[in-house]
Amino acid sequence: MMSNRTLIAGNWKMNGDRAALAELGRIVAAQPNLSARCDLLICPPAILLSEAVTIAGSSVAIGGQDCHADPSGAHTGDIAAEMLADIGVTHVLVGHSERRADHGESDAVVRAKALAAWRAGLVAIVCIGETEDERSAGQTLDILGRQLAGSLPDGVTAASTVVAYEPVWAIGTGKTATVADVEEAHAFIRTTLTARFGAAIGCAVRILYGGSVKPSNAAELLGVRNVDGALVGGASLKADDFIAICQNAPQH
Ligand SMILES: O=C(CO)COP(=O)(O)O
Repeated sequence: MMSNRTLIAGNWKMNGDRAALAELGRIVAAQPNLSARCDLLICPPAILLSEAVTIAGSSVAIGGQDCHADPSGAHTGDIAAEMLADIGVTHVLVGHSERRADHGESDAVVRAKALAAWRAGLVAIVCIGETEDERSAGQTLDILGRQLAGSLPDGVTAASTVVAYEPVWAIGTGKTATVADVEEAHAFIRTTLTARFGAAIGCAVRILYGGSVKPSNAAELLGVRNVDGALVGGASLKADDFIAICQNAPQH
């Protein structure tokens, strides 16, 4: 089977100020040496997106961390996918576990946001993952199946959609899933995508792993079957760490 091109995505979450954009500048400078290995994406806080797009040019893609489902309207504090596209943003995370937990986003809301991303011409990075309690109860694959069914709209293509598997208990905890856990979850996601969208699309949609990815574990995690890249939180805040993760992407 042909492997998909690796995508290494950084999610800065609610971290970083204008000075932190210097880290993005360093990633941009390193990109020519990384382009044989992977595509690069950085998702800074919304307030930095415009400047980030300018700094990134065509070498690093810039993504939002969330969008509203509607194209405009009375939604104080929210940002439409169209607004992201308008300033040159090309990707958006939807359904991150922190959005699901902090803002009560259901699968139906996440699905509406993915549709909004497509409507605006953005790539939707749809995030799923089980909690520690769900894993302990042996419900991991049930939860992933339910999230995939509810969060992914019909009409997924490899160009429009990326799936990110982020076990909630591995986010920001330093705990990473074992290779066997990651392999099992990614194989399940692949099978689910293939069953619903057909083999060609199901195999071509990139599936990222996220949860305490760092330079020291990147090679192992990125080497797992059906792992097409990483969604990196804490380690994406420092250019050196992010670049080191990219250097561990397998060269296909
Ligand atoms: O949630 C994540 C990325 O979206 C992962 O965060 P950490 O890499 O900090 O665990």
